[in-house]
Amino acid sequence: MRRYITFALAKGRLAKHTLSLLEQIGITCEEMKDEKTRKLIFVNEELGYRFFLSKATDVPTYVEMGAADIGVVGKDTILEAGRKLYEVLDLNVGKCRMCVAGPESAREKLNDGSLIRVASKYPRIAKDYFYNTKHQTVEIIKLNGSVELAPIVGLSEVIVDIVETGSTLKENGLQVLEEICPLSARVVVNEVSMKMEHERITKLVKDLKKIVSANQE
Ligand SMILES: Nc1ncnc2c1ncn2[C@@H]1O[C@H](COP(=O)(O)OP(=O)(O)OP(=O)(O)O)[C@@H](O)[C@H]1O
Ligand SMILES: O=P(O)(O)OC[C@H]1O[C@H](OP(=O)(O)OP(=O)(O)O)[C@H](O)[C@@H]1O
Repeated sequence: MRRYITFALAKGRLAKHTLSLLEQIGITCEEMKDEKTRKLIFVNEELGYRFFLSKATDVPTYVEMGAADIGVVGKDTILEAGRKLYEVLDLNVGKCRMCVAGPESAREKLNDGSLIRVASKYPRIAKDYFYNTKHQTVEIIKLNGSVELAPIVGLSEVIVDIVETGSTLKENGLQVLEEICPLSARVVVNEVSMKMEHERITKLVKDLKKIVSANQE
């Protein structure tokens, strides 16, 4: 019996982009597009694929542990998870930037050696940036969302967060102070699956790569 290739896809912002890219290479799952469904896992018997949509932050876990062979998730989530995965393709969708942001008044403190507080949903990325790139000691405060509030209410001097259009920062009187890295959705593969299902997975990645290049033209 042929083994299913299992996909862990991030729900939320990336789901539509991901399903559309998969559809463009002939991998469809009609049932999954039904926004009202409460079903969590979907099978395409004909193609030998299984799909599930999980919380974005759980995708690296499913893939590293082998519960899924392939995952699609943002680079931010991959960096924050710190899991052992093969990152095989940049899908060039869900593009945004990881930035240090805050009020203009925090700019000086960022570079004058003050011990600043940094609030973030991404403590690992924040720590790596300040400690390993900037060689600066900071206090990191983990938050779970609406991070822009932190400097406004005095919880921190700056934040490390995702910036896409910049509207959230602007509407809250904050700005980008430093850019950490560009972000986009990536395809990740379980290390064992890459060996066991090499042919099917490389073919799929190759097909996706062609679509990504064509979409860029
Ligand atoms: N404006 C944006 N804000 C946040 N993420 C964005 C944005 N634009 C693109 N992305 C990408 O989309 C991914 C998924 O974002 P989404 O908001 O759906 O998930 P999440 O923030 O992990 O979930 P939750 O809001 O439930 O914590 C992010 O990890 C990031 O790579
Ligand atoms: O630059 P923009 O286009 O304004 O997008 C960036 C904002 O969107 C994300 O928040 P999200 O909507 O995921 O809410 P959360 O912070 O509560 O998770 C992110 O954390 C920023 O706040």
